[in-house]
Amino acid sequence: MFKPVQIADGIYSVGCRDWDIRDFHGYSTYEGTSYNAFLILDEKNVLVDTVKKEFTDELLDNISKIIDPAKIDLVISNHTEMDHSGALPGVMQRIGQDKTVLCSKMGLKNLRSHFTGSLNLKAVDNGEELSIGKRTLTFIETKMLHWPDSMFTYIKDEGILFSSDAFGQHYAGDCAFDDEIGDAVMDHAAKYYANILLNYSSRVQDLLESVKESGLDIRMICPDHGVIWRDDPGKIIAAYDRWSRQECDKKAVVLFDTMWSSTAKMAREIAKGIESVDVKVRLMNTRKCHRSDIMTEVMDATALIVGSPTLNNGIFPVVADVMTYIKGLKPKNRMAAAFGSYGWSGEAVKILNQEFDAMKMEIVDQGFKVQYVPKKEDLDQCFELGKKIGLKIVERIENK
Ligand SMILES: Cc1cc2nc3c(=O)[nH]c(=O)nc-3n(C[C@H](O)[C@H](O)[C@H](O)COP(=O)(O)O)c2cc1C
Repeated sequence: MFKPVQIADGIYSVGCRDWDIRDFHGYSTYEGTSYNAFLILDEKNVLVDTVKKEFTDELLDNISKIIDPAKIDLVISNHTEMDHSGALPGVMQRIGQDKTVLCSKMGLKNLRSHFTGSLNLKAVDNGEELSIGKRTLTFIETKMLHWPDSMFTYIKDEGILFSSDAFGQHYAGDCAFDDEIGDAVMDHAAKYYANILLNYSSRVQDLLESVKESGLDIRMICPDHGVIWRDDPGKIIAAYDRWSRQECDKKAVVLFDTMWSSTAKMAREIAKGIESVDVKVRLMNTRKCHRSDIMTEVMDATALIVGSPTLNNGIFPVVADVMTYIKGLKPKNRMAAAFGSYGWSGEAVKILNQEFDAMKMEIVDQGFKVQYVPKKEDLDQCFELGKKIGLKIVERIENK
């Protein structure tokens, strides 16, 4: 779609779809993404956020289908990250360099760090209100959701929340609204939460709590990526509440990599053992599954079981990549165990245990290593290890 979409009386979604992007700072966007920006027509015309620099002309073109961009009086930057601010200098050139760009206090600092020169920046306070005619905008600081500069802009008259990166999804399909895309949106939203926000879960909890306390009436949520929540904004708020509590399912993720299939054989038997006690299992080869898909599965898994052959006294590089990624996203309260095949020195299991310690995971077994190719009795032991882990998961879930 290369046209603006009216989302409410006098309010338009004017952003752009990026059909081509497949790697979004390490996140796999199989279907591309969108950079949403919103135009509010009132006594003062306001643009909320911009897009990635390469899409500047497309954004201006979309705006021109509604009003002359020079008639925009004010721009709000809810978030400094380049996919929402990259077009700012070009947009301001077109609409007028003297026009004000409103942002949070940290936004002011961060926008200055990104763009030297002529942006006319003005910081707003948390909770500050601004009348733009028949509407009043309220600015809500949302520090570290997910950058220090992040904020929301809220129109109380219509209950519309411009939520920046929160509640977003990397989606670039034909649908503009939650009711058009249907349930598939929740998979996109879960992947987005797991990969962008999981590490800020305690802040999400605080934010949801303060929204509840203040009685904010939210009838529509407009994130900067993906579809707009107009049918059931409560659904994504409830999901954020669930995900940010880091409550897990009766489920384990078994990750592994392998050079000559020995660790793969062990992984399969461990997975069978886990499944034998009716625990859901995801068996994921780190060279075949993208780290962001692995992370999505880890988000609601009680246990993370990781296998690596020993390579040059270390763990396999792709396993290290995924472990580093998972560590940064700080999944909490997880069980863990390591396994792997080795030839002579066999350091991989020990290194993986150190990683689990650093992630504050509960190591439920010291791990199992097998020299070269696993024999029948080794594989039986792997099955038993899986079963033991599965039973521990059942116990934890049932004692909740
Ligand atoms: C390039 C290379 C380096 C290796 N380095 C080590 C090592 O430092 N220590 C060790 O115990 N085994 C080492 N091995 C042996 C493997 O760990 C062993 O072959 C293991 O069975 C491979 O498991 P896989 O079939 O799951 O890949 C190395 C193997 C290769 C191919």
